[in-house]
Amino acid sequence: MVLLVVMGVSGSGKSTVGSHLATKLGWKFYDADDYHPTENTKKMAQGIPLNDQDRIPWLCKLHDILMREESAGQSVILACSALKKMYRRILVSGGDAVYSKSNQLEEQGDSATGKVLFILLDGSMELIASRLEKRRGHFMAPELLQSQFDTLEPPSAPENFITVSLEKSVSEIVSEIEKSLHLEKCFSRAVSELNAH
Ligand SMILES: Nc1ncnc2c1ncn2[C@@H]1O[C@H](COP(=O)(O)OP(=O)(O)OP(=O)(O)O)[C@@H](O)[C@H]1O
Ligand SMILES: O=C(O)[C@H](O)[C@@H](O)[C@H](O)[C@H](O)CO
Repeated sequence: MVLLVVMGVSGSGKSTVGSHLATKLGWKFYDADDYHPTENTKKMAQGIPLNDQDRIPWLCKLHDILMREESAGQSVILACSALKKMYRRILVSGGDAVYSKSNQLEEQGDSATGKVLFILLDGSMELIASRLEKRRGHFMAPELLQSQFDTLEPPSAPENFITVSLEKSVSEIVSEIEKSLHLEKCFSRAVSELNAH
């Protein structure tokens, strides 16, 4: 069972890549956009960036979804911006992570830390802006892209993550993620076998 979070700034391709990957793997897909309260979508549509107070209840709801799927033994893919380290800790460990020191959960070896794999879709603001210009019918104001990059804290050790360039086709990105998942699975199996002896 795997819990994947496809993360990145607005327009990086989280919904597109996440849904294609879920279809290819036959896993459930959740789009975090569907769980923003109206107040959040209204703010973003007006070009007002969200703040921690706007995002924390939303992230707690998404954590509950991940834990529900984990309890059901169901692999799942969540498309979610997850811009800050604190936000990713909330997705992994729930609301208590708001009050934990920066690496406390990782230092304690929080059991859920290893269960969630973050996949950062990484690329230039120019390319993402060009894609947002072409996107139609989405509530997110394209002018918010700068604030997204200003807020982004890219994942780093000891977080469980991989980085994939968004400057490829959707199918190439999906294939690259599948290969990484396969390698991760082989590695985990090898470690379990070593530990068993
Ligand atoms: N690899 C890609 N190549 C070309 N176009 C892409 C790629 N990935 C996404 N797109 C296009 O870029 C736009 C943004 O993609 P998408 O809506 O999936 O991003 P997002 O990160 O989910 O954005 P938001 O967080 O605002 O919902 C869409 O029009 C999508 O069709
Ligand atoms: O954390 C945030 O600021 C939001 O989640 C954005 O990153 C998303 O792109 C928004 O949901 C639009 O889809």
